[in-house]
Amino acid sequence: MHDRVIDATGGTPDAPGPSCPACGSGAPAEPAAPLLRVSLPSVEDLGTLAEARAAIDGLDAALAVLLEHRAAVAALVQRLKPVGGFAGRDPGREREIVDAMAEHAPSLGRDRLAAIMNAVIEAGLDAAGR
Ligand SMILES: C=C(O[C@@H]1C=C(C(=O)O)C=C[C@H]1O)C(=O)O
Repeated sequence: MHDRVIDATGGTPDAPGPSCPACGSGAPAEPAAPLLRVSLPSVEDLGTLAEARAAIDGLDAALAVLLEHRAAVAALVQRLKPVGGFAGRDPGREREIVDAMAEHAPSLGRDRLAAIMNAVIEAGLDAAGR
């Protein structure tokens, strides 16, 4: 397993990104918002089916937390926009989101990420409508 911290805001542990004030030196004792810590086991370190499935279970648990939190924030956006919900879908904004994510996940490729994010966005809009 690698001993490293990935800051998705673009920062480093020594120079945290703009929306990650609690990640580095000088951070307040208590983070301003909860932080999600996820173990990222190296694929080379996973030798058995059980180990690989346990790694997937850990990643999926983190994904579930992220997806739920993302849906809650997206629901807020629907209330703040002049036209929310499916009627207010914004393809340009969705393209920007996929483009930015593709930089973090180059091996997945933009088309796969676009399909994934289309499902994520539609699920969020559906949940917000309930
Ligand atoms: C959240 C918004 O509304 C919709 C949902 C999006 C999302 O879940 O990221 C993105 C664009 C819109 O289709 C937004 O306009 O930012």
